[in-house]
Amino acid sequence: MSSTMSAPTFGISQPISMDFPNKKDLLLNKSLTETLKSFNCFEPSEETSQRVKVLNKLNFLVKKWIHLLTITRIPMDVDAGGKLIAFGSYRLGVHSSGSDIDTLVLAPRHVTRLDFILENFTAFVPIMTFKYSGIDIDLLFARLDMPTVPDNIDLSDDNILKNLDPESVRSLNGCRVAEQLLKQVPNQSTFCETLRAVKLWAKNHGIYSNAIGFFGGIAWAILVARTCQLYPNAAPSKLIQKVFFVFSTWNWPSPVILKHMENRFDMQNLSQLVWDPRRNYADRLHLMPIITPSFPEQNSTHNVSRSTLQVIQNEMKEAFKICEHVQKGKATWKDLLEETNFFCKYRHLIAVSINAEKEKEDTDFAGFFESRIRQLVQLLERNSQVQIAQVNTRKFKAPFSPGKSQWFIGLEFIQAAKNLDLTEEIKRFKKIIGNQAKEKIGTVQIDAAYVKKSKLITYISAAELKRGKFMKKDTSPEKENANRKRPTTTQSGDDVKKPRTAFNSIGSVQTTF
Ligand SMILES: Nc1ncnc2c1ncn2[C@@H]1O[C@H](COP(=O)(O)OP(=O)(O)OP(=O)(O)O)[C@@H](O)[C@H]1O
Ligand SMILES: [Mg+2]
Repeated sequence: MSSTMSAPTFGISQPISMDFPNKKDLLLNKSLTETLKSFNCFEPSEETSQRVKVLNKLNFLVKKWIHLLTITRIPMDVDAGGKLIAFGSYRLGVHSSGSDIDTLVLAPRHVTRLDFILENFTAFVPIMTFKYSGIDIDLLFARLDMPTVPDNIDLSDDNILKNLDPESVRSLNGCRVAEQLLKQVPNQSTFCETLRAVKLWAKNHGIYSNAIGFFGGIAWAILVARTCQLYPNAAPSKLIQKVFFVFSTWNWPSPVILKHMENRFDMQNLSQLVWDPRRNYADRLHLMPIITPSFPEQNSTHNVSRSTLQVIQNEMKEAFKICEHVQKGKATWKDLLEETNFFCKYRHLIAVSINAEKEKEDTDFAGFFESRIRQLVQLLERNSQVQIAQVNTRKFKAPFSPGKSQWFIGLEFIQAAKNLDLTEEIKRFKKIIGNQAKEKIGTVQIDAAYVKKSKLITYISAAELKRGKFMKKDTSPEKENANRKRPTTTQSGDDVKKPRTAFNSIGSVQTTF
């Protein structure tokens, strides 16, 4: 007890354990690193040096661009500086091969967003995406209220946000969050390695996507960072298990917070953006709040729904069990991290497709739709007979129609489900999205159809159908029997009791919408 009493504070509480890794932890850690390598989690060194080169070059171009604008606008000979900085997973050191780099241009007062847009008139959205020497770049812009932007600028100082336009505040936020995250963790390298493993696991289990209502990169990073604070000396092999332990038993919707929030009475307009369920009604509805660590602190998971909450929790519980087996030598890290099969979990599915009536090359139909498909999930969830509606985060190209993208939603019904008819929900979704599409990207055709599992093969290839490991309830043989008796809220569809009536009702009466 006395050691806990004297323990330092990391984040908003004292740690749970200050234990250092033992021999077994270190051995398991070695095998974890090997397994991550086998999944190509680390990019080849040539790609890393290419990224560094590209960032240096772009930084040079930004400075040059700002310099050219400065000499036309300011009569005196000033070095207005300016710079390009990276944030997101690249800044955290957890990007993998082929992933893009999130970057931000920091410009002095006399260079405006309009300059930025005009120089790059293809960009009608705040984020500009392009490929430079083979590297995908997302570029944001922030105009600071300073005459010059020095190279050693401290972005973690909140005062930097004063007098900025809201877009610049938002753009700066990503960088400020990354800086704070790295400051809040007791050991950056264990944080990075654990986060790499957790991201790989989440992607391979179909629960990595902010747009679809799961967690995105930043939310997973905060969960891992909080775990690192609670177990400051633990090795990644231990931390990964603790991530699943802490957050599968977390008392949601209690928020996950990395540091105390401070009031900024001098920045009222920005203080209003701070996540605060006492003040903002919308914040009270958040089911799994994971709060960013820099002012204005915001929830990074506002898209989470009843279904995604259940799916994430189930996945974490399963992952925790597998980690326990790994500790006991009964399972391997590969068992934890490998890709799982989505379709084995559900007997009832809806196929949703979007097809552009006219091919427009520069329109991101898939991106448009991806950020809206959770609206269908929300509509389905309002039906009290639907227990889970899970979107497969993988989208598919329709085999004979290249302009067509399709998504699948797995459905699980409550046990007593009867005469289920989802026609209304689907109709409303098609109407809402059709109208939004008309406004934003042009006319599209949206189709949604109930698909029997046996008919999936007419939608996607056999290879896709079989892709990934078919999930069992538990990896230990002794648990297999016990699992058969468990009720319907589990992951595998095969031994779940089927609501026959619902199945027949949708399957035979209402097959297309
Ligand atoms: N929902 C969100 N809430 C708050 N900040 C966000 C959110 N989504 C993105 N951001 C900010 O933008 C940054 C880049 O977002 P992105 O989705 O690329 O995540 P990432 O951490 O780079 O992971 P990935 O490896 O998937 O690219 C995040 O690190 C975060 O700072
Ligand atoms: Mg990113």
